[in-house]
Amino acid sequence: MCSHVPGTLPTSQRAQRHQRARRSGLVLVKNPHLDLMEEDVLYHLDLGTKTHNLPAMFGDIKFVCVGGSPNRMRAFAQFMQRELGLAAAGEDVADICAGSDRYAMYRAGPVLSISHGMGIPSISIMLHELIKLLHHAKCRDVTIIRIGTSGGLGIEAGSVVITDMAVDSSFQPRFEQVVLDDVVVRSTELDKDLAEELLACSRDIPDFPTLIGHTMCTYDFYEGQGRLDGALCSFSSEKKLEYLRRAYEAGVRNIEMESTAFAALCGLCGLKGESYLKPKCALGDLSACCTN
Ligand SMILES: O=P(O)(O)O[C@@H]1C[C@H](O)[C@@H](CO)O1
Ligand SMILES: O=c1cc[nH]c(=O)[nH]1
Repeated sequence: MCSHVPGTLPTSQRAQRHQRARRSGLVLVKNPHLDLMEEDVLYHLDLGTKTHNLPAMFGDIKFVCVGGSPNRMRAFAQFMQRELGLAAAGEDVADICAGSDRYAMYRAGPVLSISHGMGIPSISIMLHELIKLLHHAKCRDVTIIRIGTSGGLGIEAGSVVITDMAVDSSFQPRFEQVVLDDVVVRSTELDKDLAEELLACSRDIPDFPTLIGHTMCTYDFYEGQGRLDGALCSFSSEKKLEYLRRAYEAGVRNIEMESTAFAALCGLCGLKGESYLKPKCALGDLSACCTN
């Protein structure tokens, strides 16, 4: 393990700095190399510390909502603008990352709305750069919510799942990140108070079935989620149902492709995080084992 990068603060002083930052609500970066860099280029966001005044542009951001598709995140920013009384219906929002063509970013008052593409590698690149952006901008007390789609497991059609814990395909609350040639295991707990707060909000909306449950994160949409209709499939439909039943019994209520990386990165960097996911399909008929 690398402990002290020459030219930077010793590990103990860095730990104290992190504790102070966490207490003050600042967003943490845990990379001593950043202190040595003259400029930080947030390459995939088309932003940087020398080219943009990040504190002026983003210092007042309090909420970040992320989701896979650029159009969805644009529509969400427009919705937030109307909800916050910041713009008339139909008024457009500008893509802050228009120069990059990788991700799209919009703001509506204190809310930032960003697309992350599909899967862990894509959300992970976006989150590294977003977290550095919030850090450079000196944002405080930021809440981040992933709003996306998922496959529902044994739940009422049309329900929204608020994730209490992201689990991997063995139903374990962990995210395994390959770092050089090591596998580093990171925790995937999300903010339980935020989950309860979101659940309470959903109860104020009529006909809006919402529940809290575990979300399973896979590396693949097809074989990884037990689908029988990919270009490859090496298991029977019985085997698929047996796996999904075990997932249900372990507390999994929906499946998607980003939650473990999202929970691990946000948790380590001091962001209060939650994921709020609407299943767009049921992944198997689990009626034999489902109680709700
Ligand atoms: O945020 P979205 O709805 O794009 O997330 C889910 C998980 C995968 O990225 C994708 C698969 O269709 O949808
Ligand atoms: O079934 C689904 C739906 C959306 N996203 C997924 O990863 N799986």
